[in-house]
This record gives sequence, structure tokens and C-alpha cells, in this order.
Amino acid sequence: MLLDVRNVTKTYPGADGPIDVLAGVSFTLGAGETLALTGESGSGKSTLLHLVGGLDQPDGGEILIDGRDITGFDDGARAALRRDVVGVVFQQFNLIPSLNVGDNIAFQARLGGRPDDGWNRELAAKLGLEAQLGKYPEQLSGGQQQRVAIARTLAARPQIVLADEPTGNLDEDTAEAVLDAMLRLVDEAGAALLMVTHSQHLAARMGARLHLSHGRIAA
Ligand SMILES: Nc1ncnc2c1ncn2[C@@H]1O[C@H](COP(=O)(O)OP(=O)(O)OP(=O)(O)O)[C@@H](O)[C@H]1O
Repeated sequence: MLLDVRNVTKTYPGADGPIDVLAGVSFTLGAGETLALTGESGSGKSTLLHLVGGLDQPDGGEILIDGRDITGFDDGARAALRRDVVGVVFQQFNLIPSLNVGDNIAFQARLGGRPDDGWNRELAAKLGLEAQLGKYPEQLSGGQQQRVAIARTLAARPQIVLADEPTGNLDEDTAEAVLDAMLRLVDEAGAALLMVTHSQHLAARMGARLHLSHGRIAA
């Protein structure tokens, strides 16, 4: 199994005592599978994505990626995980202002030692960014920046794509096109996608759905 999340817990300190944001969450995600993560604001969706992406540590439970429990990883191993295995698309796009769109797209793949200009061009075409390749992030609209961030993540060919509302800033048609591209690319690359979305419509297009409520997965 590509991703195996077992009984993960995470507690944050709150004004009225500790808050059990995740109170024992378990699920699996295999190669080629897509999973929509839904739940009310504050239900712990971003927290869960951060844990799977190795950006934060759970208080309990195990997160196995390709059979290896990442919860015991040190900082170096977690950085390697994000460089080589897991790709994240968060709500902040974190594009590099001094690099043009083409170089932003290529950045992560180059960092991971997997540069592939043909794949980058294909991604730019699929995400409608061909005309923007020479531009800099500040010259782009929010939706264009979001598509560059998605292209950059997919360019590195991660086995697991984690996306936190990746189409949140986009109009309906563009959101649909971006999801089309992500699903197709995940399918072609045999990767897996875990995507937070508030859109029931987009969630319905994913292979399965995980609904978080009160720290647990609701049936
Ligand atoms: N670093 C932190 N310290 C303390 N509390 C936190 C921290 N990060 C998140 N929380 C709390 O944990 C809960 C879950 O937050 P999280 O961002 O995971 O929710 P979410 O489901 O992604 O929400 P949204 O849909 O609004 O993005 C919230 O109550 C939040 O205030």
C-alpha cells in the first residue's frame, strides 16, 4: 500500500484546554487512487495533510508510506520524502519571485535530480500555461499562479500528491479543467491523490471520499 494512515492523533492546546483535532484517523490510499477529503472548517483537513506530507508530527499513530513509518523520520529524512515521494500543493503557492514560470515549474524536479523538459512542456500545455512561460509570478493572476504551483508539483512526478483546495481560487470552468488535468496525470503516472475540497461537485469526481468530523472519519 502506498499510503497507510493508522490511528493518527493530533492535539493542539486551546484556550479551554487541549483540542483533539484528530482523534484516531485511519485510511489507506493505493497507487492510481484518488481521495477527496471533506469536512467543516476547522475539522482538521489541513492538519492531516501536513502530517502525511511530513511537515508536522502526529502525537500518536503511524503513517506508512511504501511500508515505512514516516513519523519517526528526522528533519533530513522528511525533507527527502517531500523532495522524492510526496508532492504538496497548498493554499499559499510559494512561487519563487525571481524565477519565470518555466523555471518555477522545473524547480522541484531539478532539486530532486529529475529534470525533464518534455514533461514540463506537456504539463504547461495541459494546464494552459504555454503563453505564460516567460513571465514572472507577479505578472500572473491568482488562478494562473495556482496552476503554476500545481504544474511544479506534478513536474517532480511525486508518488503521492497532497492538495489543499488546489482549485479554491479558480472559477468553475478552470477548476474543472485543473482537476481534469490532475486526475489524468495521476492516472498516467500511477500516482495517488489526496485532495481537500469544499466542493461537493469536485469531491464526487474523485474515486472515494473521506469526511472528517469531530476528529474522526465519519461514515
Ligand atoms: N498550530 C496550531 N496550533 C493550535 N491550533 C491549531 C494549529 N493548527 C490548527 N489548529 C486548530 O486545529 C483545528 C483544525 O485546523 P485545520 O486547519 O486542520 O482545519 P481545516 O479542516 O483544514 O479547516 P479549513 O477548512 O478552514 O481550512 C482548528 O481548530 C485550528 O484552529
